[in-house]
Amino acid sequence: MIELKDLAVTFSRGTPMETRALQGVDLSIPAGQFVTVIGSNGAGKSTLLNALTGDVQPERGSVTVGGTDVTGWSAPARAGLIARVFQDPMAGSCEALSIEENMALAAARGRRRGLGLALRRASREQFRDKLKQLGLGLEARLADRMGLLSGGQRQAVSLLMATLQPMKILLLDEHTAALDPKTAQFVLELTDAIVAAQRLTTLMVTHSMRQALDHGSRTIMLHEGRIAFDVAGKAREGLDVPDLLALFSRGQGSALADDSLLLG
Ligand SMILES: Nc1ncnc2c1ncn2[C@@H]1O[C@H](COP(=O)(O)OP(=O)(O)OP(=O)(O)O)[C@@H](O)[C@H]1O
Repeated sequence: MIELKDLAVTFSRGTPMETRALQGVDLSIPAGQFVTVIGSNGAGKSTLLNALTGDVQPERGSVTVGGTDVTGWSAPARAGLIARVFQDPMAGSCEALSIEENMALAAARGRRRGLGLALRRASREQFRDKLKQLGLGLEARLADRMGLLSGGQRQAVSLLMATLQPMKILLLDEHTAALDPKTAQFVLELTDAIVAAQRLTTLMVTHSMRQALDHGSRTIMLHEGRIAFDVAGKAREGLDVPDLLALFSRGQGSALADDSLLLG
């Protein structure tokens, strides 16, 4: 489903600020696989997602989605294929618009269509049904401004919005990091349910090794723009955080110097 070949991204090339954010990443993700992505600050996680969405152009390598080479495609051209939920609950929706208007826009994503037409065509009932599944009572608040919702409610709606279209790839960029632990757990459970029901090919970036093991079926760790390890299936079952640390040290020849990955 997703095929990254020798993907390399360098920022500020030729300046003292030159950063090799991705240094030749090879990654093949079959359709429907849920991959969790961990790594220290600056490891290249967001850049990997940005290269997938087309927000960052690689200097080398290719991005293939569903057998089509999309490396040269712009971000808007890829919008119908890939949806993303960000860390900031404010980033995925427009606070001045109502819940219904936000959902209508999301349903029309990737198509050339105005909000009015999107609203007319979109089924209000469909939105209500989807919102009902959240169990937050939002189905009775379709006309409320998005800005009135709490961070957790907003993130739950962002997740629904990201998966309204029949697209197949979901990118989650630390989408629960700004939420309190209980709300984060709720949004993670919702994520698992949506990913399973829609059989989405998913990459979830997280700062928590525990979370990375508890969700999905494969975990990759990025370190300095490269894949430090990649575990799936039987080899991943029963792994705990110390096992991931051991995998990292074995591959890198040194221990991980980032407590945040353990504490998250
Ligand atoms: N637009 C940009 N311009 C210049 N440098 C950038 C840009 N985006 C990312 N970088 C640099 O590229 C490297 C990788 O950044 P990236 O955001 O992908 O890391 P990350 O693993 O997502 O980190 P974090 O966990 O802190 O979000 C970092 O050194 C970062 O400073």
